[in-house]
Amino acid sequence: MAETSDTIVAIATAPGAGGVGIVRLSGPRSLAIAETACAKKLPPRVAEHARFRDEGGATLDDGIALYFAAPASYTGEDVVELQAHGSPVVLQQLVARCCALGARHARPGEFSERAFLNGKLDLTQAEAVADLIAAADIHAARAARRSLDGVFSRRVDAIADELLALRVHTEAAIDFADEPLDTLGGEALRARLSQALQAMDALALEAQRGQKLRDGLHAVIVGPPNAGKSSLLNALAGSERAIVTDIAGTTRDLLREAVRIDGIELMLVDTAGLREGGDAIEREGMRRARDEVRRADLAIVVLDARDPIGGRQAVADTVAGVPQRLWLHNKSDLLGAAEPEPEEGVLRVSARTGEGLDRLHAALRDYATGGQAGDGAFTARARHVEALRRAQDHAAIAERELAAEALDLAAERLRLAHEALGEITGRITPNDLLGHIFASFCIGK
Ligand SMILES: Nc1nc2c(c(=O)[nH]1)N(C=O)[C@@H](CNc1ccc(C(=O)N[C@@H](CCC(=O)O)C(=O)O)cc1)CN2
Ligand SMILES: Nc1nc2c(ncn2[C@@H]2O[C@H](COP(=O)(O)OP(=O)(O)OP(=O)(O)O)[C@@H](O)[C@H]2O)c(=O)[nH]1
Ligand SMILES: [Mg+2]
Repeated sequence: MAETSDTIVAIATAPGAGGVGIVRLSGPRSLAIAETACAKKLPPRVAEHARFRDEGGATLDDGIALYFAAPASYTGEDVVELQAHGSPVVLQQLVARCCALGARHARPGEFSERAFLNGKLDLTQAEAVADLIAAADIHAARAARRSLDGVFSRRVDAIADELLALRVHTEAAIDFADEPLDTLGGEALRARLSQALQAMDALALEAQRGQKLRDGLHAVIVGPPNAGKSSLLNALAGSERAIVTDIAGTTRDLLREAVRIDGIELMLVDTAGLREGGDAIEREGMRRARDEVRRADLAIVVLDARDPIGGRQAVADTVAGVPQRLWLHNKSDLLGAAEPEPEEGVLRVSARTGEGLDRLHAALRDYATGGQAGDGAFTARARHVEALRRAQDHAAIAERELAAEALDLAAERLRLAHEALGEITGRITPNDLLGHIFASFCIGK
């Protein structure tokens, strides 16, 4: 691969001015191009101070040139970095100079794509690179780092290896179709498959949490009009983002706000209060609110602490299908001192005085991290979760077919399950999938 591919170049550092900016080359002509631009020899893995020159010999900038000889580089190809002053103008001139010397502009993700194609990273790890770069908070970053270290990939590979062994065993049994399966180790086969299914269940659960860590929690604030939903959004956001009035039906449009709580980012959405009737605008607002709730990970249900029962009825149907619900009784400051504690699982808060907001923060943090941000969590994507689910479905059918001694059918199902797992780490990949994944990277990565 390294010998035949062309040489790509891109600015590897973030757009805009910076202290230092890096132009990175990868491919067989990298060294020749860089040595011409620097007008000096570049020994591998040594930071060489150099002047970067244009075709007339004039200095574009001075900086560090760093050569990584294939295969000991990020991409597995020859790589050279030109580390210049972080001026976008200088960096663009350096890129143009490299192109004049035979490189071409890299597509988004093309460096990481080459790392994948050269076996430096598997697909899950390459995706983790992009997820690490995009991580909004430390939990997401740590989890992406674990995926990049292969924590997720190794779990997938271990199950895939086991399915492969089961395929081999099953195929072998087919060749002895006259014998009953049990004399061919059928019981052990079934036991191993059932264990593999359990391992897939456990991994699917962790991958779902990992997807949440990557994508961030999507929490929608719902409740009857005037309960204080917009006030609560403002309190959590720390600024007066939403309009608050004492008129029921103030909020109509959805208002999205990325909010950071204890270092964790989550997406909060304020919605129109839910009630019967209302004018055409308000009804459209309620329709949008219900639509948004259907896509939410968490419904934060805000009720007026003085009338929680009535409010609860107004929203019960709407929030029933949400994976998780957090019930709040707001306006606690208006309750009399004799008011009994709310029932288990309800938080009493006041958006006005801030009472109870610390407990709300803690609860939101737990929802966002699945309660287990630390120990071993890794990031995953919807693509991974979906492939795992397909693998589980095929393996579950294989289990039934084995029990019925339908060996041919079981072998085919095991093959499909094995291939679905292979898609996750890219051992088995349709080509269009690759293009799709790497196109979402930033240029220069
Ligand atoms: N300057 C710079 N910093 C960077 C990167 C880069 O490309 N340039 N990276 C870009 O993402 C990340 C590091 N990625 C890298 C991965 C592998 C190798 C490398 O030289 N690998 C060799 C040697 C391994 C070793 O000795 O430990 C190899 O794989 O054989 C270098 C950088 C983060 N920091
Ligand atoms: N005393 C008290 N008043 C509050 C509290 N939270 C909100 N309010 C008041 O209740 C009224 C309604 O607040 P909003 O935040 O607009 O309520 P909402 O749920 O967004 O209402 P709609 O947008 O109409 O659905 C305003 O007058 C707020 O000042 C609270 O904790 N204590
Ligand atoms: Mg409102």
